[in-house]
Amino acid sequence: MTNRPVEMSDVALMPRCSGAERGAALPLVTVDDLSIYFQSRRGTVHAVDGASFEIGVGQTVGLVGETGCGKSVTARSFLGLVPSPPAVHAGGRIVFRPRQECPSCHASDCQGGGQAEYDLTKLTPREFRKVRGEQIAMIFQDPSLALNPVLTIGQQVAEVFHQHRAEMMLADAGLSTDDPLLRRAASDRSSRLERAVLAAPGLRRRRNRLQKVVDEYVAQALAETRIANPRKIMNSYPHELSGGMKQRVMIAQALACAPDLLIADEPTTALDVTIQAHILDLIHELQERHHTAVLYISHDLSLVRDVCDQVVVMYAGQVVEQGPTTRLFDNPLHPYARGLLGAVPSGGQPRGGLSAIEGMVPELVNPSSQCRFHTRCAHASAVCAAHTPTLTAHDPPDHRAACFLYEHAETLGLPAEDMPSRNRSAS
Ligand SMILES: Nc1ncnc2c1ncn2[C@@H]1O[C@H](COP(=O)(O)OP(=O)(O)OP(=O)(O)O)[C@@H](O)[C@H]1O
Ligand code: NI
Repeated sequence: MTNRPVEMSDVALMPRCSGAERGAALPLVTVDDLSIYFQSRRGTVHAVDGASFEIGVGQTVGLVGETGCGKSVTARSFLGLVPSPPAVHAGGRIVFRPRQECPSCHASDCQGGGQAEYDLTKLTPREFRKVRGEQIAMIFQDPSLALNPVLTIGQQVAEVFHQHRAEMMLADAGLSTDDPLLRRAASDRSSRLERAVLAAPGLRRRRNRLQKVVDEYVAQALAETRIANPRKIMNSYPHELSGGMKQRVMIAQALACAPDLLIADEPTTALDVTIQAHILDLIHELQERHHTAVLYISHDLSLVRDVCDQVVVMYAGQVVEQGPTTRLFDNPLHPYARGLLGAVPSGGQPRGGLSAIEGMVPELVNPSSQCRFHTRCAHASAVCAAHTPTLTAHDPPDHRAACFLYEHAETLGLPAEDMPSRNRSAS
């Protein structure tokens, strides 16, 4: 990449608030030509290969595509959760622009707060710890794997507050960071002040005051997810809770610090249908309250159609189309997206509906330069087997597709007879 890496400290302040600058001009996230490869004995697996898409502030974006097309690897790379090795960041950026409160009007959607941006592919593990939970949070398909079986729910939810709200909790407990007794406890343990107070053998009154505040924060976070008896749940262990309840705990933990982005990787697949609906409503409600953007990974296309503002379609490690949900479902451009989305009824799409397109997903090992879909495409022509199409904006400009059907031979400098024809019908 020619762009220099963006550092966390790299804050370019924009003009001060004039009250008229509401509405972020730039997306919350710009995934730009991202490539993540895995080294394997068979060769290099191009799990994500030049993927580009955007997530607007507060937007719900659905990420769809057949199994193995790179959805989870893309999403996990937002939080540095792709194990490396074997993964290699082979190129591209994930530019993240967290919301900042405007010092004049205190609104986080006002550009007077300035625009920090940094490249998530460049963060160190320490920097990721600051981002995780505070600015970007993730919930997974199986909450049992994400929760620690030997800690109470309260201890686990408290963790995110210890990490990101330590000073606020000390202040709420009426404790001063200048208190010499607290300072001594902290330096004895060489740990953070707030944790040190909770672990100190003396300081009983201070510790109790602080513990009460921590419990209040946790109870409040659990109550937000409409858990009826948060104080009781706090003292439970994960195995004592149902799947739906565990998913609520995970949502409480994820949204406790009102992050700018929630990544939900098949968040309801493991739950039964009625609980699924409750969980989706809950995510939606909390999202509206905190203006959180959500990246939804799902195989359930009717769900995506119902809850998402934008849809990103991936195929074999690449983004083949992105656009507003209604437009994408009504008028998909890419032949793969047409096969995938064109046949989705408005209600009740059975799961596993992605297998309707004939043919095999191509190998992701050492792929050559060509349209990955060309072997399955009714429109494929010579150019599709020889060149990789780029994601290009179509009318309206926020609808992008990567397909030679919508390109002109002259602009590409290619022979017209090699180009695909729109007249050939897709079977
Ligand atoms: N740790 C790993 N080592 C090697 N290859 C991996 C690893 N993780 C993922 N891959 C490969 O990367 C590709 C993309 O995987 P990914 O999990 O992102 O797919 P997905 O779109 O999320 O699929 P699904 O819908 O089944 O969850 C797959 O070919 C997978 O085999
Ligand atoms: Ni996945």
